[in-house]
Amino acid sequence: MERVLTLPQSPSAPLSIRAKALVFHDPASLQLLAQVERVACSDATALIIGETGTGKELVARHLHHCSGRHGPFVAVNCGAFSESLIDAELFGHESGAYTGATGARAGWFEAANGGTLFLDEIGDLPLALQVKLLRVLQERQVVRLGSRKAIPLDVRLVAATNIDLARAVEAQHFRADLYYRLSVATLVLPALRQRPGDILPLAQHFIHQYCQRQGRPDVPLSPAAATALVHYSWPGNIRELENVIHYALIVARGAQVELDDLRMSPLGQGAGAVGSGWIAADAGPHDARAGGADLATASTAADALQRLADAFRDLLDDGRPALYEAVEAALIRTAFAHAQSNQVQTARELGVTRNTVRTLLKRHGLIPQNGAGVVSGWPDTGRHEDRAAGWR
Ligand SMILES: Nc1ncnc2c1ncn2[C@@H]1O[C@H](COP(=O)(O)OP(=O)(O)OP(=O)(O)O)[C@@H](O)[C@H]1O
Repeated sequence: MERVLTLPQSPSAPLSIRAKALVFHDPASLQLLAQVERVACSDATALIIGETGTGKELVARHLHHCSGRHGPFVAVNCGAFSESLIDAELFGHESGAYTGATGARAGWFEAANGGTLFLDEIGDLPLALQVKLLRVLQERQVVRLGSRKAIPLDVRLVAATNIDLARAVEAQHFRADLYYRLSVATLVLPALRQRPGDILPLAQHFIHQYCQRQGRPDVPLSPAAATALVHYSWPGNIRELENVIHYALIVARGAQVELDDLRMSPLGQGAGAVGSGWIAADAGPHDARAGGADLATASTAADALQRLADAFRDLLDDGRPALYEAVEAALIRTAFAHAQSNQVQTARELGVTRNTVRTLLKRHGLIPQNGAGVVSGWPDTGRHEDRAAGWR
């Protein structure tokens, strides 16, 4: 069974998030969908766990839609703001509450009243604010900064994370009481490689979406391209698949998307992969070594680096285009995964600034291009853009 659900449009939503459809085909996704719909009927706080790009926000949006709550869906990325800023943004402030607070402003909780507040990257919420959040959830009221007046709330909270929150609790980075409160209903979103039945329907969905945008008929996938998509392991999940399809449609010259048009990272070429994109598009005799670089049998880091250098030299000898970009993609993916999707840690490990990390993550489809931190449900005051700058 396949389910394609079109989520309701919000008139105030930025163009890029209008008319989002959820594509579910694999049994693992359908099972999750049934669970989401059951959870939606209660008013329990929900915690969505999943790797980056697996669709946590879309699932949260679907949960809101199924809940029948009439208020707005307000989505916020907790990693995008400094501690002082997120305090005022979450809970609101009165005029003069802090230097620069010239007027009174409602926070996200108030904005989501009657609806759902989606807090993405909840693991990034500073400890002091975790205490405040817990209090708001327990008392169902919020007090703006600089005020004593409690404002009653009817907000359903949905949080999401791509880190192991239980481990964060053990490491005392996350409060245990808040963790238990949030995880009343836990929804685990499988990685794309764990739901292979979704890959081709999603690819076709994105082909349709992009072709429609360009006003041209859908371009089918060649059998070789379809096989490559299914065999790739998608470390960047659905966001990466979307970017691969988008790029393929830009470069495709023929009547269908060919294997050559797919550009995937060497990191996703797992065992059994048929190979694609810049690595194996026109595989020559030495390409298997070049693509795989046989790092698994390297005994030391220096040995592994030497084998990589040899592989790259072979590719350069071939005049392979976009080699630098592929290396850059592999580097940022590896470091980002190693740092458990934490940008500050990734920057530290690579020895570059956080801004550079953010630029690379966007370029290689590991975080959204527009970087919007707040999406639908927010009055269209232009503040989406304010927050976009801080996307984590
Ligand atoms: N089931 C789906 N059907 C169609 N599109 C999807 C589906 N799941 C995700 N997408 C698309 O994939 C992209 C990533 O999804 P989303 O932003 O919800 O992921 P996420 O897990 O919240 O990412 P992050 O961890 O970076 O916050 C979006 O463009 C979204 O529209």
